[in-house]
Amino acid sequence: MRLNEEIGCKEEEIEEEEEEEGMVAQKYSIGVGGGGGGGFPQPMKVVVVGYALTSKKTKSFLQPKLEGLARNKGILFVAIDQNRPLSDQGPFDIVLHKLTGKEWRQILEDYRRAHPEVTVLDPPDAIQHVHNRQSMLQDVADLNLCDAYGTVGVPRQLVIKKDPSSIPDAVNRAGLMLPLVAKPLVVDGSAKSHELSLAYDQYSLQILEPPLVLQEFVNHGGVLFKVYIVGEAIKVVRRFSLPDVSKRELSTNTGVFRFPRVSCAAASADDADLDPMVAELPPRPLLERLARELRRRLGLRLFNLDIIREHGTQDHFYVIDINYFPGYGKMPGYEHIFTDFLLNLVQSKYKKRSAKPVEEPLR
Ligand SMILES: O=P(O)(O)O[C@@H]1[C@@H](OP(=O)(O)O)[C@H](OP(=O)(O)O)[C@H](O)[C@H](OP(=O)(O)O)[C@H]1OP(=O)(O)O
Ligand SMILES: Nc1ncnc2c1ncn2[C@@H]1O[C@H](COP(=O)(O)OP(=O)(O)O)[C@@H](O)[C@H]1O
Ligand SMILES: [Mg+2]
Ligand SMILES: [Mg+2]
Repeated sequence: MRLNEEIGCKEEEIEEEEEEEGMVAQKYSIGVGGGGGGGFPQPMKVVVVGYALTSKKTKSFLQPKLEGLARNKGILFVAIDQNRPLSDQGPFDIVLHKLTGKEWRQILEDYRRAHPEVTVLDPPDAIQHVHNRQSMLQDVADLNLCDAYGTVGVPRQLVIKKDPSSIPDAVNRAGLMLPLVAKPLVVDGSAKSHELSLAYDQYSLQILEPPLVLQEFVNHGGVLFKVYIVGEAIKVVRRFSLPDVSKRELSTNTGVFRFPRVSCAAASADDADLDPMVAELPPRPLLERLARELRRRLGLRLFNLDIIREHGTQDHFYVIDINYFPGYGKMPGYEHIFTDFLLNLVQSKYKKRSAKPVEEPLR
């Protein structure tokens, strides 16, 4: 089996050389301006994408290969100045953002109301929903996906809001099986919100600081699948994950162990010599259904899922994490997928607009 196989949906044939040399700008620009027709070329409108990202994110996402390809397709990325009113900037066709804080959310909400013609990726309240490790997985649980290709669930979990001394009792009452992964309840982009621990016994959990989610650890052969979603496109890569915990380890180990962000490492597990049962990607029809449902339920277009396969099974999958606007820079071919997505977004907006007789917000 080819281990660095990836799946990509809706990808187009790409004329890389031509694009890199900047020869295809005309071909990809979208004809949204000018009316008339009459056989003359339409004036082309540039798609202006305002972005509000951290400097780390700007560096990893807005790589020269993305900006170059975007320019050739008629897309211009413009940095949003956070010290100036948003409405004074632009005009933008799309606003792309990943910043935290109540103030920023309010600015975006006000802007969306004042500028319904601009697509804000994505709506702040939908993003908030995946900033909490309890609510982020609720839609997956509600979906209860089970078809001929497999099942997709979430590990059993418990939320501890306060009082760490109540943990052993709460874990007992909920009937959670050890080991447990302890995760900070809120994901706010800070390093602390990614400080996770593995607990071999429930008493040691008392040393952790709530609010927390305690989640059953699922053995999955040390490999996880990162499922990147950009609108309707899906791309899957393998990453290294935590190794399985054996029954013997569970009976001999005690305590709580901090673990590093294994899956976030840029090195993928795609070229590793893995057990084919562990490495085989989840069935594409299953992922397509899952992505379609979650896109709708979450109201997000830019996110990824961390999915694991229960070790020893062929088709029992668990979603353990959902991330808004993840590290697309690590997704192979992201520059093509992302620019196509942006163009499609604007094109379908103008198509809708010309089909509608009355002015209505379009997004
Ligand atoms: O920086 P990267 O490329 O590692 O991306 C991070 C993501 O890595 P991934 O795409 O899953 O490999 C990362 O995913 P994980 O939570 O590690 O699964 C998060 O999305 C992280 O954002 P935040 O800190 O939760 O706001 C992402 O961080 P930001 O780039 O958004 O700061
Ligand atoms: N329930 C679980 N079972 C097995 N491994 C898990 C589980 N939850 C998390 N992990 C491991 O911990 C890593 C980080 O957990 P995750 O929920 O993705 O948090 P983060 O948002 O910090 O990436 C995962 O990539 C995986 O390796
Ligand atoms: Mg994760
Ligand atoms: Mg995460």
